[in-house]
Amino acid sequence: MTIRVVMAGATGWVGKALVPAIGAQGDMALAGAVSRSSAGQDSGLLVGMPANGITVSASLAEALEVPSDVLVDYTKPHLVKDHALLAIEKGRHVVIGTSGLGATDFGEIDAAARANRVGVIAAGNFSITATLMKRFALMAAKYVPDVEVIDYAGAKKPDAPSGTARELAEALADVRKASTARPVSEVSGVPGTRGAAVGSGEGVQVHALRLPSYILSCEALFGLPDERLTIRHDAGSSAAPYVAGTLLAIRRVHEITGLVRGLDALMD
Ligand SMILES: NC(=O)c1ccc[n+]([C@@H]2O[C@H](COP(=O)([O-])OP(=O)(O)OC[C@H]3O[C@@H](n4cnc5c(N)ncnc54)[C@H](O)[C@@H]3O)[C@@H](O)[C@H]2O)c1
Ligand SMILES: O=C(O)C1=N[C@H](C(=O)O)CCC1
Repeated sequence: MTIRVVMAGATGWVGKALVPAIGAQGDMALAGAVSRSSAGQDSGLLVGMPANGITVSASLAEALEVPSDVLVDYTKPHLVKDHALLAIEKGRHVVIGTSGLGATDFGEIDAAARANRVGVIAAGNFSITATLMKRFALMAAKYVPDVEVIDYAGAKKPDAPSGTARELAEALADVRKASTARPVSEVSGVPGTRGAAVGSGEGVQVHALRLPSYILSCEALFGLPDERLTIRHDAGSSAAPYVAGTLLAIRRVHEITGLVRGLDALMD
């Protein structure tokens, strides 16, 4: 069976890497492409390939008029939730790469996917080594109660925390034991400098830095008396690391009803 894929964000940094990769898979075909700025143009030519006959649509609604199986979204944080809900309503499975969503949004997406009997796979980071960072950090949280997260990205990133840090902090918050740090509500000075609590229960403090020169890095820091463990992921400047994980999610999403969060759920 050929999986027919609609790529939202086809001309973006990640979309430009995914369009040729989808075309190169024997079991997938591009069925639609969305990019507001390049509507009407051939999606292959736009990403430096030969013409592929798939014209870029100006909106997702337009792209979904043609039959397809899976929406892949790498657009913008303010668009992704509406895109996911629209595709679900139209009976498509969804792979979410775009950052900006948290547990409450994902709860709504899960409910909609279950109601429409489709699958959604969302990962804050589809790279293998970022997924390993999450897995190792979750292992460490079983043994070390005190953990905080530092999220590093470029100055122009529109959302904070990053999808990587948000998924990590929310997952850590679900398993962590009680922190020994003084509660932020009891801190004097400028308590906001202690970061924001992300996730359920007491949450995990996340500190987001936005500075020129960073691409995307994320650290989970674990502290015990007189010792410390840092688990850190650094992304490079190409979108290549996200391609294989996204292709895996496209292949597996039809097996799921409702939402699965994190590439780690697919890795075993
Ligand atoms: N989960 C992951 O592994 C992962 C990896 C890389 C990036 N991301 C996230 O994915 C998102 C996209 O990243 P990027 O660097 O490719 O972004 P980008 O800015 O390079 O590309 C965004 C794309 O969205 C399109 N777009 C903008 N407005 C639109 C609209 N109104 N309708 C339809 N399309 C529209 C643009 O035309 C472009 O094709 C970000 O949130 C980023 O943080 C996630
Ligand atoms: O460049 C970005 O923006 C990235 N965003 C993802 C995030 O928000 O975690 C991860 C990869 C790069």
